[in-house]
Amino acid sequence: MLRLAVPNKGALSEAAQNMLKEAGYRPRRDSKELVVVDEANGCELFFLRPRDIAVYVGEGTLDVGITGRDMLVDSGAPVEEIMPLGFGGSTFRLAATAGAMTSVSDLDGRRIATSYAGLLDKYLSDQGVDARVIKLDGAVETAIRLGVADAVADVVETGTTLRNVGLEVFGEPIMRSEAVLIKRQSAPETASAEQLVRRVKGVVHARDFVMMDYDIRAERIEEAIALAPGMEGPTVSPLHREGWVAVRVMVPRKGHQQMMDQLWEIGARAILVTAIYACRL
Ligand SMILES: Nc1ncnc2c1ncn2[C@@H]1O[C@H](COP(=O)(O)OP(=O)(O)OP(=O)(O)O)[C@@H](O)[C@H]1O
Ligand SMILES: O=P(O)(O)OC[C@H]1O[C@H](OP(=O)(O)OP(=O)(O)O)[C@H](O)[C@@H]1O
Ligand SMILES: [Mg+2]
Repeated sequence: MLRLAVPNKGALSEAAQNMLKEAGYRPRRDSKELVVVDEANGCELFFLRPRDIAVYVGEGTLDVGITGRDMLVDSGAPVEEIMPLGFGGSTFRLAATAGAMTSVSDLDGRRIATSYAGLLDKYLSDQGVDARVIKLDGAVETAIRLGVADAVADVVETGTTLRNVGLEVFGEPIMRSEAVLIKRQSAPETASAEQLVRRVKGVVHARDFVMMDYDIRAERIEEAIALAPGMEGPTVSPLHREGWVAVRVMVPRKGHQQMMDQLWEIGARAILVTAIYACRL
């Protein structure tokens, strides 16, 4: 049985469960269910804290897991990214009281609160900055106000949490993170893990692409294909109407409206866009 780790709480939990459900895996009935045996797919799903997932996968007790890239790096566990999943996007950044600090070098000799000590230590040593790291469990933004730290290093998405306590980011982002599928470094490939990866890729592609159908005069087809080349080239079928063809092609969801405009400009008509429910490319 394939053993899969899924975040049981927090920012990634719901989106990760939705993705696995779309990929055909059995969802859990309620949030208290910590292990789900999915007989039909030869898979066991373990619901764990995202921070612990890299540790389990690194130890080899679980085969594959979903966690944040920042947590993967922070753990220092011997795991590697199989693929990004397109949700849970955030940056990991330094922040301090508005106007107090402008660059990383301002941190020399100061205290920085974070729940990502592994990630921050590595960054500080790469930057050659000698600062004291104060490890906290969460809500680190409050540490400055309470006099425990001079700066914080934390996850920033919208920036609302920082603004609410009068903090401002400074320096370049330490890293860009999103949810990722992980496995143990140099773990042998297994058929069941490969099947999971194919299914999850199918969900990511179905979200990232749309299906576009249009009709166009046969002599403009090369121009149209140059605009929308598709995965392995579009399907071109003859139309009953003399001199016209029907074209079907997968295009990125992002920018599909501009692509419709461009196709219209070169004479395409009856341009239809439909969502892809599932795919295996
Ligand atoms: N507001 C957010 N937007 C996007 N991603 C986020 C956000 N907060 C956290 N994350 C990401 O989600 C992952 C897990 O973080 P999460 O906050 O869920 O765990 P935690 O801090 O250990 O748990 P909790 O916040 O429930 O105590 C991390 O990779 C993090 O980058
Ligand atoms: O930029 P924002 O959109 O405000 O999001 C970032 C906040 O979200 C997370 O907090 P979480 O709710 O996970 O609490 P925690 O700090 O206790 O982990 C993170 O730690 C930041 O505090
Ligand atoms: Mg959190």
